[in-house]
Amino acid sequence: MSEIVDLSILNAIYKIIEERSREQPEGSYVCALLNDPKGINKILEKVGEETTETIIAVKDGNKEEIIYETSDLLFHLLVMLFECGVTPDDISAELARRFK
Ligand SMILES: N=c1c2ncn([C@@H]3O[C@H](COP(=O)(O)OP(=O)(O)OP(=O)(O)O)[C@@H](O)[C@H]3O)c2ncn1[C@@H]1O[C@H](COP(=O)(O)O)[C@@H](O)[C@H]1O
Repeated sequence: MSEIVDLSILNAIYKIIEERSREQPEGSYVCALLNDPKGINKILEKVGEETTETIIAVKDGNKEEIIYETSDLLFHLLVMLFECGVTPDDISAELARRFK
């Protein structure tokens, strides 16, 4: 089933998120999110913002904007999942379980 649900780029970004969390390099946007004093609420705010921006792009019928905003949303969802200890493989397994 893994050849059908290809999440390889999401896995690669998730691994970078893990690495940033471990190594804490200066200027990292991921670290800025993970270290924000608002904690998980900062990440959830971003997920909410990017969801809204994606919805607006879809309502506007702008394909380029849909791709751009959905990418922002998926990235912030990955940071959220990392904070929750959920991996892309967990999501992949659930999607594969539902696959008919
Ligand atoms: N895929 C992404 C990615 N997508 C979007 N973004 C950032 O997400 C933010 C989008 O939010 P906004 O448009 O609201 O921009 P903003 O005003 O800067 O954000 P706020 O100040 O409001 O929080 C921008 O700063 C983008 O740069 C990303 N930042 C990082 N990545 C990946 O994460 C990796 C690690 O990034 P660093 O931690 O920065 O090294 C990178 O190599 C990329 O692969």
